[in-house]
Amino acid sequence: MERRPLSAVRSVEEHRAAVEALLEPLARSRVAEALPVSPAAMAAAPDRYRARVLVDDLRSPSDLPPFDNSQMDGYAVRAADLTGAAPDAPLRLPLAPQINAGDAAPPLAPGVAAAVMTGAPIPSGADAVVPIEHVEPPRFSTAGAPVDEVAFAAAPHPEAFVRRAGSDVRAGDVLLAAGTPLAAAQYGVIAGTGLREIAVLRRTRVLVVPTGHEIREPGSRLEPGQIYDSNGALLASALLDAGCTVAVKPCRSDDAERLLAILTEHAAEVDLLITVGGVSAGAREVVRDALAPLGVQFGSVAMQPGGPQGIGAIAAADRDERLPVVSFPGNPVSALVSFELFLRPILRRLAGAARPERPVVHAPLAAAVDSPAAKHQIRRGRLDDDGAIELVGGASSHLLHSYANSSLLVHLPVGLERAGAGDRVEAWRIDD
Ligand SMILES: Nc1nc2c(c(=O)[nH]1)N[C@H]1C(S)=C(S)[C@@H](COP(=O)(O)OP(=O)(O)OC[C@H]3O[C@@H](n4cnc5c(N)ncnc54)[C@H](O)[C@@H]3O)O[C@H]1N2
Ligand code: MOO
Repeated sequence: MERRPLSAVRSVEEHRAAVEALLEPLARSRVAEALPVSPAAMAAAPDRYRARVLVDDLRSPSDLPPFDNSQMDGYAVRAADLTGAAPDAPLRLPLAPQINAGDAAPPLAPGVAAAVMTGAPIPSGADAVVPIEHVEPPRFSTAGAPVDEVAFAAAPHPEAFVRRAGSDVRAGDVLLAAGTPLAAAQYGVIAGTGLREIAVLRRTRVLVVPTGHEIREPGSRLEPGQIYDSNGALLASALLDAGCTVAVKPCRSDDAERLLAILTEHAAEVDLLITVGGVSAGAREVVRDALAPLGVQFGSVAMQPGGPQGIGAIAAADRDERLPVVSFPGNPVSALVSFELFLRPILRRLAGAARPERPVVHAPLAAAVDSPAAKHQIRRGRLDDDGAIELVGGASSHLLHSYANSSLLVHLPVGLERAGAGDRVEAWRIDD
């Protein structure tokens, strides 16, 4: 897609494509990280195990199951020894010593059966298991004494209730393909092969710099004109959810030098910088002031909220490659909507998510709404009891409480000036 510079107003699609192109090198680099696989390690650092994907095909070091074993509590036999057995003409076999799960199994002599428990090895020579319920006596001991002979009323099919070595996966075969998202079954089968460590994609490391002379840390005492920082928390949460690691280093100053000092300190450790605030038309716009001279472009995307945006890649201390930079506007709703549209799908794709995009619903509006025709407006909403979309709060980008009580982002595209009650519109579910 052709992309105009940000000095001209860009469409949402153009800007999204620009952000995608900016992060393309990250998609190609696929840096690996070793991840220990053990219940203790998982319990100690549960977050390390969420939203992980394999960097390469993982080959199984062993057969699964690792040896032929029984699927039932019963008797291991040679099927041929029981040819002709019938309810009115049962065949009796003497017993070899019982084989429990965890035992080694000695070979089975012809004409003999051996009690086997579920998961116990099938002795060589045996080719079928007859469940305990199908023999006489239907128990392993009677009156406290082990049974020493068993009657079979039918011949089993060869292979009945035998779980062969390698019937789930063979040593050397691909256990899980590169890119497989890891969850319960995947971690379980990896552990089952005996592997203790795997190579997963390193998470995208993101530095978030909320800016503004007025922002203060929650819990601190506010002086007149100051506010608590919402953007640090909302982007930290959104990025963790998108499978990233996050460092938040606020710049509580409108001084460009202070912002540049933060970048110098942290740029080497991250893959992406997100700044928030300081990009519009004010007298002191710290992000613009600091980053425009380094080549970051600032301008407008035809959307509301989230109009003012910045994008670029800067040379930074201790880095060989330029650091990608995405600059969001400071209003909290603008920042989070910008994240949803421009970064979340890309970051989730980088993290290997099977469904990187938000689920889409199409539903009628509960009431009419006006929208600026030149902009793609994104409103917050939820489904009412009739399945219609009701908007929550107004269009203004300071209404974070309304956002926090919504389950939909409602799209009113460019060209739409008014949508009537009952008109169907597209919305993204944000409550999954
Ligand atoms: N003359 C114009 N003024 C503005 C324009 C414009 O085109 N011409 N655009 C408006 C739009 S749209 C937006 S969006 C904002 C973007 O402004 P900035 O990115 O420069 O952001 P700030 O001015 O720093 O902050 C905006 C607003 O958000 C509050 N804020 C900032 N950071 C935080 C934070 N971490 N937590 C909570 N709230 C935060 C800040 O106090 C401001 O109220 O510009 C409009 N103005
Ligand atoms: O574009 Mo701003 O984000 O509307 O308030």
